[in-house]
Amino acid sequence: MPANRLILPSPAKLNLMLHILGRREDGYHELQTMFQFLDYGDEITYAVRDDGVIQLHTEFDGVPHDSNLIVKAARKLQEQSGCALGVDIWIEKVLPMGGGIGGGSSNAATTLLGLNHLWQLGWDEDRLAALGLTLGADVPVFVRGHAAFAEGVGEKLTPVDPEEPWYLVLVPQVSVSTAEIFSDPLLTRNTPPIKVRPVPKGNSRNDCLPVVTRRYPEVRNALNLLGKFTEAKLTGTGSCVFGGFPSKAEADKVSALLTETLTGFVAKGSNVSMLHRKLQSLL
Ligand SMILES: C[C@@](CO)(OP(=O)(O)O)[C@H](O)COP(=O)(O)OP(=O)(O)OC[C@H]1O[C@@H](n2ccc(N)nc2=O)[C@H](O)[C@@H]1O
Ligand SMILES: Nc1ncnc2c1ncn2[C@@H]1O[C@H](COP(=O)(O)OP(=O)(O)O)[C@@H](O)[C@H]1O
Repeated sequence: MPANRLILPSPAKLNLMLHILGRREDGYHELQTMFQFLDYGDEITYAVRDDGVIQLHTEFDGVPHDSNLIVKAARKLQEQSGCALGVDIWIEKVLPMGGGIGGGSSNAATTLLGLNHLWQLGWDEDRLAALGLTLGADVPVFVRGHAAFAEGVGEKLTPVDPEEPWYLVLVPQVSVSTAEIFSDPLLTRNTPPIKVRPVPKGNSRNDCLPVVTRRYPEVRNALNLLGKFTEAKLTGTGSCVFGGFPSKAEADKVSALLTETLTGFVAKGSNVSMLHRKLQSLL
């Protein structure tokens, strides 16, 4: 008997670097970025239903049911596979929205992989990643589940295995709109492509940083505070800021000092997503 209920993790990602190479005709930007996962994220519960209805039971502030990436992912998969089954969904949300740690994209990818399993569709990863890309530029890497150097708008992925430090992630209490940052006239859009493989060390810049810190003093403040202890970086278009540490104890020590005034969390960097580790254990 196949299971009809599944609980899956939906991890966060970090952009260890992010270069903007140019702008395409459709307005999207050509990037080079390095994705790594965190062993930290949301938890999503799925229960199959026979009547074809897709129902997310957890309410999100400011995101209507039908606009939620979880619901959009489930509906697209149902439509394109012709599946007659539906699903009830609940989520324990811990990832901040608009934080640059990819919560919405991760939720969409977890839903695609989870329903592929529960509805027994037998889609391969290529097909799920292609569907994922229609939901958001960051969805394919979460579908693949391996740390990656990404090009194009983030869909051309080459697996990589960077170090897996412990990270302290600070969460400034502002939500940054990705679209707003990418439409800022002051954004650097002409970084030359890195052509050497593997990507040489030292390419850790995030081209969004000057525009984000100009617009959001909260992010600037977080970078300054964390920068007193380690190299402090911006993930994606922010708002989250992160720094790596060799051990959990060291990350915890700095966290204890900084989270008196700022929200944050400590998590291990991971080159294999915890979603994929869980799915593997089910097989
Ligand atoms: C910048 C990155 C880096 O990982 O992360 P976040 O900070 O959002 O997490 C991503 O490329 C974001 O991916 P994602 O959040 O899926 O973006 P989408 O929903 O596809 O796009 C939101 C909007 O951002 C702009 N956009 C996004 C990606 C891109 N390569 N060029 C763009 O110009 C477009 O205006 C688009 O309408
Ligand atoms: N399941 C979801 N989780 C988070 N955000 C969602 C979800 N569905 C839709 N969204 C929308 O997507 C936006 C971007 O969310 P998110 O992916 O968490 O941030 P970011 O792209 O900055 O990492 C949110 O502000 C929200 O409006």
